[in-house]
Amino acid sequence: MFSFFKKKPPPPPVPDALTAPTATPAAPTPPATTTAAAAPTPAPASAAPAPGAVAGALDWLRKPFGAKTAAAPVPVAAPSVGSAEPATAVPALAHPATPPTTALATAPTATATAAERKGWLDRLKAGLRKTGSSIATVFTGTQIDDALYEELEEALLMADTGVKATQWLLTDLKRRVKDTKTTDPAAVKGLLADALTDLLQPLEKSLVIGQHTPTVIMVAGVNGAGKTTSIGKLTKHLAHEGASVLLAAADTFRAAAREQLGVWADRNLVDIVSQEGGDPAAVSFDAVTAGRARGKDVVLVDTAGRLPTQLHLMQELQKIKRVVTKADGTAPHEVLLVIDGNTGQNALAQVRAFDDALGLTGLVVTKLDGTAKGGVLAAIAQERPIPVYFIGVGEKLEDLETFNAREFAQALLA
Ligand SMILES: Nc1nc2c(ncn2[C@@H]2O[C@H](COP(=O)(O)OP(=O)(O)OP(=O)(O)O)[C@@H](O)[C@H]2O)c(=O)[nH]1
Repeated sequence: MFSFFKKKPPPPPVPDALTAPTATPAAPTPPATTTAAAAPTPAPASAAPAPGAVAGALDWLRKPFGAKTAAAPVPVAAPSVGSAEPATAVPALAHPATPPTTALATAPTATATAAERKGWLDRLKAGLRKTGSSIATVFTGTQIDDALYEELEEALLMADTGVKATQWLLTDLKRRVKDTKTTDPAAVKGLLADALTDLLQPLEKSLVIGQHTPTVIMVAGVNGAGKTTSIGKLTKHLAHEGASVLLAAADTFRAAAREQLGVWADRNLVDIVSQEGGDPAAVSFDAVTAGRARGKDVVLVDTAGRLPTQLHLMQELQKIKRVVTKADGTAPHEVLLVIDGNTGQNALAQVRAFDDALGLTGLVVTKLDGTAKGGVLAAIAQERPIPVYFIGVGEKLEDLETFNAREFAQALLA
């Protein structure tokens, strides 16, 4: 399961964040706190499973992160789960607990069973039904004529595919129909699925964990897009795989956001650096520094929701990114934007704006359940082909999955 993790080099010496205020942009008051189950004692039955026992636990994520090699499993850090006692607040970095390392059992394939795969596909199809039904009805006639293409154009635009992607698809489809000498409208649907798959293909890419220790992932998005929920799902996934995760609650203003992230941290027995008030960049700096000191596999930085039009808040995000780089010259390794798939073309505008401000490396598209606007991924592929690492079709853990171009194209036309 963990063959994609590289053997960890010993963590480089890092300054204690509490004694290196010069590198921190603003002295945070009160100090950021880390809550964690820090004692590396054996986990009780009710706690997260021991690393060796998690084989298959994450089959819901069929393609978990970019597999590096099919080499033998390498030792990775055990999750910092030890005690099931309630987490107590301790000053950040005051007790840098180095988690024990342990070798995992032979890595199984990260492929889900056929039943699990079908279950996910069914959920994806159900989620996209509102988008797909209007497109699919175009192909119920008896002739391939201008009326069919006009109807298809309308349906694609209604699905928020956008003008450019719609035109591209229509041109490509007509060429495919001509090349294959297709005369049956029902067969045109299959050709459209092929055209869509080709268009969406550049978005299909895996998130790679393990090239850096820690892999620092910054997560941004507008309010309510699903950032914290997606981070929670990913945390659970990573923790169950045996990765050690540290969460940074860089939304220092909204107590509920910190609490929500804290719940995920408690549930998964992972560390969290959070702070009431103060500078989100300082919290992020402390978290990355702590992540390095403790040899964490992943640091996930949850930022506050903001609109791209709120320039000062966009500048704040840029500052967070800069300061994270001060804490670790190679970080952030990933800058993810979480978008609500239900917002259609607005989501595309968000991708453009956040990419211009931050240089995005990946997307998480949530709420594709029950949306009539699933075509927006085609628009993103056409205009800003940033990899879609995960898509969400519901609020449950298993409703977050990796993106597959063909599956998505087929679900969209189901
Ligand atoms: N239906 C559905 N709901 C989702 C999905 N992902 C997240 N949600 C819900 O969307 C709502 C907002 O999610 P959050 O994770 O709090 O969003 P956020 O981006 O962190 O919000 P802010 O911190 O306010 O910016 C919650 O009710 C989630 O349960 C999804 O894929 N499908």
